[in-house]
Amino acid sequence: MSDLPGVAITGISGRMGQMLLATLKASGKARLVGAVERPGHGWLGQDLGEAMGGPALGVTVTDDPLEAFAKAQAVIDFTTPAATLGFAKIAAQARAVHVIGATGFTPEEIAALEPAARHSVQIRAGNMSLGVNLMTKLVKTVAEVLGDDWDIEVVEAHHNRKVDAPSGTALMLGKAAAEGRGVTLEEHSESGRHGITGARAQGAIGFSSIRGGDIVGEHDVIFAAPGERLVLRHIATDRVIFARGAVRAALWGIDKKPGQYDMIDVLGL
Ligand SMILES: NC(=O)C1=CN([C@@H]2O[C@H](COP(=O)(O)OP(=O)(O)OC[C@H]3O[C@@H](n4cnc5c(N)ncnc54)[C@H](OP(=O)(O)O)[C@@H]3O)[C@@H](O)[C@H]2O)C=CC1
Ligand SMILES: O=C(O)C1=N[C@H](C(=O)O)C[C@H](O)C1
Repeated sequence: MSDLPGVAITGISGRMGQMLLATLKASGKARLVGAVERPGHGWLGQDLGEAMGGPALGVTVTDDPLEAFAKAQAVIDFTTPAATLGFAKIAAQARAVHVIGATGFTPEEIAALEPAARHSVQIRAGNMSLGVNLMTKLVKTVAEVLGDDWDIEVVEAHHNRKVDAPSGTALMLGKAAAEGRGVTLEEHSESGRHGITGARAQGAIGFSSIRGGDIVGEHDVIFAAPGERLVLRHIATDRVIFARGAVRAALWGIDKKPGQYDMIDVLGL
């Protein structure tokens, strides 16, 4: 029996679930002890490896998160906001670190996560990559330096299966820009322009979303002023960057006090 920390993964059959499984194994720093899928999923009750068409892994896919989380020191969860709200309570019950990668939360859903974090370490970020988290620091600094005669536009592109917009990353970047300017994103965000919109409001932080093909994730923050533009860009070409961040967060969280954290905390940026 290995003494590596035990990790459970929710949404195990999903794009990120599968990437997390491979990344966890490659890390050699933790072992899979639980695999969760939604009720009715075809893999339930099967050994995970066999369900995937390969050799047995010794972990049975379950729709009972408590059964999976009770064996784990950390849970990595890239599912949906609705599923994550339920998992947060169960991770708190199991006293397991809860790494939350899902995006598309409403402000009310984000507030509803907080009670669980009184009993568990909760680490949530709309993007777990080093590059994007560093970019949020750069965006904040640039927005601080430039006045609001520099228009800020966040442009993001993702694959055609993505269900939320603007992306979680775009919102992180917009929030960083708003913080740099000393304003709130809620009061200055502008998205979904169509038709006779009128001129752009001074100080607005605009969002545009592109969806197509297999784009992993691309984000530009454009600072535009008369006569010049400054563009900060991140391009993800492989989902492994998100999975590596999530595994790092899970291990980082194990000896931390209950509370809410993000990837800036994990990466020490
Ligand atoms: N923070 C970050 O760095 C990143 C965040 N993301 C976010 O992660 C989320 C998932 O992305 P992705 O992997 O591409 O999406 P997928 O749709 O490929 O995967 C989601 C998985 O969760 C499963 N699921 C849904 N509801 C439940 C439930 N109640 N219990 C257990 N499993 C459930 C789905 O099952 P089924 O398909 O059968 O419904 C599916 O297997 C998105 O919100 C995305 O924006 C993605 C990449 C990076
Ligand atoms: O759904 C995705 O794929 C991604 N989602 C995250 C987001 O909403 O920003 C992170 C990454 O860009 C991929």
